[in-house]
Amino acid sequence: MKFTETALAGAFIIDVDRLSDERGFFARSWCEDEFAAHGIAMPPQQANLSFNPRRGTLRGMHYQLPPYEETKLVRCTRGAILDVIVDLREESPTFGKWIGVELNANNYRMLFVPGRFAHGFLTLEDNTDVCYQVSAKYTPGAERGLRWDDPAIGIRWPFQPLLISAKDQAHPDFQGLAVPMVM
Ligand SMILES: Cc1cn([C@H]2C[C@H](O)[C@@H](COP(=O)(O)OP(=O)(O)O[C@H]3O[C@@H](C)C(=O)[C@@H](O)[C@H]3O)O2)c(=O)[nH]c1=O
Repeated sequence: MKFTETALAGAFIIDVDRLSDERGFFARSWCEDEFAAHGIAMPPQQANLSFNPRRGTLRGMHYQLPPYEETKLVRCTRGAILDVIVDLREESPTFGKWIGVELNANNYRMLFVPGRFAHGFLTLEDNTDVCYQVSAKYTPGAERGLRWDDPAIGIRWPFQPLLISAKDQAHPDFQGLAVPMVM
């Protein structure tokens, strides 16, 4: 796998190495040793599948508070998404900054999301499937959200989302709220 660290330290774009033959290709999409070599310890606790029939569906921006913070390894197996993360680590020089990466069924690209980052995505096509591994168990009491259009963060979505859950529309303003390492 090829790991490219993004402008947000600890967040990686990961491209698979294709071993091709007449049948197609084989590629690893996760490997404990290769991830460890990039300082990523990510024992998956859960794997999630998100089906989105409509282009313009936005889910996010989600995170869990310590000690239930989650790292995520995200990919899109059908259709396409703009996957977006926001650095909420209080000690980070890029605190409050965001990046967006297109993940689609053709590029086989993955995004590794560190803990204490808010995460969300916008579907760019109808019938989009997103698959992601998560390092911690879903803990509803520790769940938090950041509003997708919070001006303090200023995420530049490529177009106006068409479908967002009531829960995601009701997330509070960011208000400079950092997530500490330990709560
Ligand atoms: C995330 C999650 C939800 N649920 C339930 C709660 C609810 O009834 C239903 C839908 O939940 P949500 O509306 O939170 O689903 P969704 O908006 O798709 O939430 C996901 O969004 C993306 C962007 C992420 O980063 C994920 O970590 C997760 O937060 O599924 C679980 O049972 N386990 C889980 O791990």
